[in-house]
Amino acid sequence: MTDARVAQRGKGLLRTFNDAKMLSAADVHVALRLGTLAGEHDEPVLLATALAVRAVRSGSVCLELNKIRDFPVEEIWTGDDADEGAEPIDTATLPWPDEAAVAAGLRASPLVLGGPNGPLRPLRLVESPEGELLYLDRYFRQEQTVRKLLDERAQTHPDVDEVRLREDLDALFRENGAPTRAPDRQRLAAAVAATHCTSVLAGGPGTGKTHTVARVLALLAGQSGERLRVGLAAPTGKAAARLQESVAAQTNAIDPETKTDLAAMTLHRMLGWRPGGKYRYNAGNHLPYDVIVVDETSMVSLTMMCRLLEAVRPDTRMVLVGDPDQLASVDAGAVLADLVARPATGAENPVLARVVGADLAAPGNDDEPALRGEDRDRLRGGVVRLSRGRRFNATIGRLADAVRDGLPDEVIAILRAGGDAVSFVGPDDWDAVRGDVVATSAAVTAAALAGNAAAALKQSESHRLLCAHRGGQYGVSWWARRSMEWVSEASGHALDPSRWYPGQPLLVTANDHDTKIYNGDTGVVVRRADGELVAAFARGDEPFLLHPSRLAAVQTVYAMTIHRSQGSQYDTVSVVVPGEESSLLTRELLYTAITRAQNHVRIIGTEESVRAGVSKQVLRASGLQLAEVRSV
Ligand SMILES: Nc1ncnc2c1ncn2[C@@H]1O[C@H](COP(=O)(O)OP(=O)(O)OP(=O)(O)O)[C@@H](O)[C@H]1O
Repeated sequence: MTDARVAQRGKGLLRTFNDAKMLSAADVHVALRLGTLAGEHDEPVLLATALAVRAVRSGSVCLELNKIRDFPVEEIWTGDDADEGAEPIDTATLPWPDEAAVAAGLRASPLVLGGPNGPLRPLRLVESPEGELLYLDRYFRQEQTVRKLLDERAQTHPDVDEVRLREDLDALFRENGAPTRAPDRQRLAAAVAATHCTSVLAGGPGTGKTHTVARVLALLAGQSGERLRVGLAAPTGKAAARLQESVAAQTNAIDPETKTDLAAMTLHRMLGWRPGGKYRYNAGNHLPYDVIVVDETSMVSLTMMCRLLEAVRPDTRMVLVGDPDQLASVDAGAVLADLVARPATGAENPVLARVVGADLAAPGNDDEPALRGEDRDRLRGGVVRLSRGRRFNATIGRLADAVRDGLPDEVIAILRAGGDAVSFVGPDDWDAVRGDVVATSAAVTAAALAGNAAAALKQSESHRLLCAHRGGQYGVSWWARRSMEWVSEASGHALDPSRWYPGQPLLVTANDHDTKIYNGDTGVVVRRADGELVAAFARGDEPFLLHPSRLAAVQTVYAMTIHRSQGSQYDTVSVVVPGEESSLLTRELLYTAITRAQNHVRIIGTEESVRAGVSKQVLRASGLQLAEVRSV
């Protein structure tokens, strides 16, 4: 039988890279088709074209020609990735062409320059201080649009009533009956959001981003005098539902009279997605909001950010919220990380010195360090990074910081020191994780049998087993099976996930806007007093209950991928660290996994793997973080 993933027409280099699964059949077909249309037959150029297509699939916006061999790829396996015997493929052994020859070929190629066969010019070769970048034309144009619109929005600052702003900041940021001690980065962030058309509120989990957003809305409502139309959006339905709940609760707590209309939805919904990929709101028909807050912006792709910026009125405030150190969007782009890394070009808004001068100048204290030069630089670009963790344990915070900053020795020292918040066990040392899996399942099941949905949901958040991979021996499938065996052995009942049972942990895998249950939502099957089984999901104060058969796409979840866990936190988290050869094992992956834990994080793996992960950063190529790029 023909393997559908092998390109039948490819020869030479393209075929070799396709056989090694570095390129998919689709990557090869696109490159060959473009080559035929443009009259380009040079193998290294066609390989670079296919790799540029592949780069987008792997999350990069472009291909960095001087790093063509260190191409960041997602997992590629020797077999089906669900096979336990599958191994990641080593791409270093492939016959990579000389980088200079590729660049020279591209500079003369009709694919880049346009050719006699018509106006087709599908590739852009771009010069940057970091070397040459190869773009698919569409992504180059999107990146240029994002850059242009952000720069235009940064040209002017909105008018503000400074006296009112100062008073409101004093009233909203208080501790023990007085304004909080400077420096308070939350106050600073709120002031930046109130005084800039676009602002970025960056910070890890529990650093008070939502707390600050609610206060930003109160400040803007105070400035406006009229009822404020606020659009709350997130890339996923789950994140949007959570944002609405937490912002509404916080806004209400600050001032139930605050004049704001809150509407939370996915970005797709906000933009009015229509079948066929058209959007109701666009450059010619702007969104009606006075303020737009985007949460979990780290998961927003370049394409979506481009659509959003085109659809936003120039005078609408935009507050982009998220954690730039987490795993980025599945689609191409890492816009939030780029905006935080990007050198600011404008001048600091002088209003800031007048309203939050104390925060800018104050020396550091035990809770918050003083502002450094790089913080001041970011301020000029409307970016504030919150650093004071309010939710999780300080040791977990130190561990996450050491991972984020790429300090393997410090990470290992914290892990080896152990303590209440951190444990580090070998890949075959399963006693502790088994204990947590069994205890969590027993507690969830007891609450589910008693019909207590709220308790069952709370218990289900007491421990979560996270893996990098879906397949292979470090993957979700393997650990889920093992967990079910442990639970069955401990309870004396064989679990049968093909039927609903009380205490069954659920993971929703598709959005359902009618029931308001979204992809990534987790729930539990609970037995009601009348004996009927219902699926329970956490929604505000009261769990949301529905018959499990109404769930269109759902799985039993005893282990989940780290990607899936984004946006959620658990009391204890066990992280299965894959072998050091895994291409998924990166700093961002470990940081995301560790920051899911509030009280205890257990790392299951070897020292070599942890060191390898901390040392490897996801390099998503993009020109947005650079001050300037120039098309050849
Ligand atoms: N300045 C503050 N004073 C007192 N409590 C605070 C302050 N800032 C945040 N908190 C509390 O800390 C917790 C975490 O805050 P918040 O939910 O705003 O963080 P977050 O950064 O939005 O987290 P996540 O990324 O997980 O959504 C909340 O219980 C919040 O009420």
